[in-house]
Amino acid sequence: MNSAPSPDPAGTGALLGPADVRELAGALGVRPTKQRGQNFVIDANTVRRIVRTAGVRPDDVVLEVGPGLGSLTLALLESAERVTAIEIDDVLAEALPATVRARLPERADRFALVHADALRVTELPGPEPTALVANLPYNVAVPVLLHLLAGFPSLERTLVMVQSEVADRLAAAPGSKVYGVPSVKAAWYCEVKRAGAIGRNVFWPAPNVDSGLVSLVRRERPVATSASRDEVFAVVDAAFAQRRKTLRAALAGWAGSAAGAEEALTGAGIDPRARGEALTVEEFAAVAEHRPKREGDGA
Ligand SMILES: C[S@@+](CC[C@H](N)C(=O)[O-])C[C@H]1O[C@@H](n2cnc3c(N)ncnc32)[C@H](O)[C@@H]1O
Repeated sequence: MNSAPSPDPAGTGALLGPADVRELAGALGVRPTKQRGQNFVIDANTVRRIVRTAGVRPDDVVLEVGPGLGSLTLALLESAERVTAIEIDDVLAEALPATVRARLPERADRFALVHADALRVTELPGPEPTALVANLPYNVAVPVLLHLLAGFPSLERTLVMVQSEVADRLAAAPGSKVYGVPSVKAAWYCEVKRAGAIGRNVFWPAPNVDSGLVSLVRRERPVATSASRDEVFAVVDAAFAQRRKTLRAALAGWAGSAAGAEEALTGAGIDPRARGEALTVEEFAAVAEHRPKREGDGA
């Protein structure tokens, strides 16, 4: 019997296991920071599960945010046509193309790295992305998600890993305690649902909270309204800035007066005594349409 040690004792193939992550981080001198939400996945089964849950197809052009050391990137590259990843960290951004070339050389020409803050990215190299799959940096997860959904309408399917509590908020339905600005804004673009839970022990370093997967599928038909997205989002922001108040009171500043807010709400068929947490995105759009005209508004 040949007793030579297996070149892949953990059975992860090209993917990164716990020892690979620590070794790569050590070689690069990476010390994960909370400020940048750096918790790296060390479990190949978890990244395989994320790719499977995202429904990544061989013709997908996948956008990833925060590839870090490449745990998820490598699994995405094994399944997709192309992967474009946006990384803010200088050391990680510089190292990742070499990691991809070393571990998955036959797919390396399908990978592009954009060294930037995802919140500032408005253009990407190569073909339009069809899917967003990411273990998002937790401190900027919602703004990054909304920025990319707005900026890249070609993104049909999204699967993101976020803090469990943020996952609940994104996928919340009207009437739920955690329904709020992220829920309504995400619903403007997509059908949103929770797609599973992820424990802390699959990360290095382990975070203090559990994580959750959220699936967002672009709406077939956008919300039917004559109001613009920004007009609708202005009502949403105002309604939840004072979420304990009735909409009549909470929207007074937005409408110019409480009477104006009442006019907009009744015009939209909404009880002025209701609270923002009761309204669907379509109802917020109807309120935006009925905002009373004010001096200074365009003709
Ligand atoms: C939770 S880690 C995920 C790392 C890797 N995808 C994984 O699953 O192991 C978040 C990553 O996002 C990066 N990051 C943080 N803020 C960012 C931003 N504004 N734009 C792009 N990348 C960011 C961090 O440097 C880090 O690599």
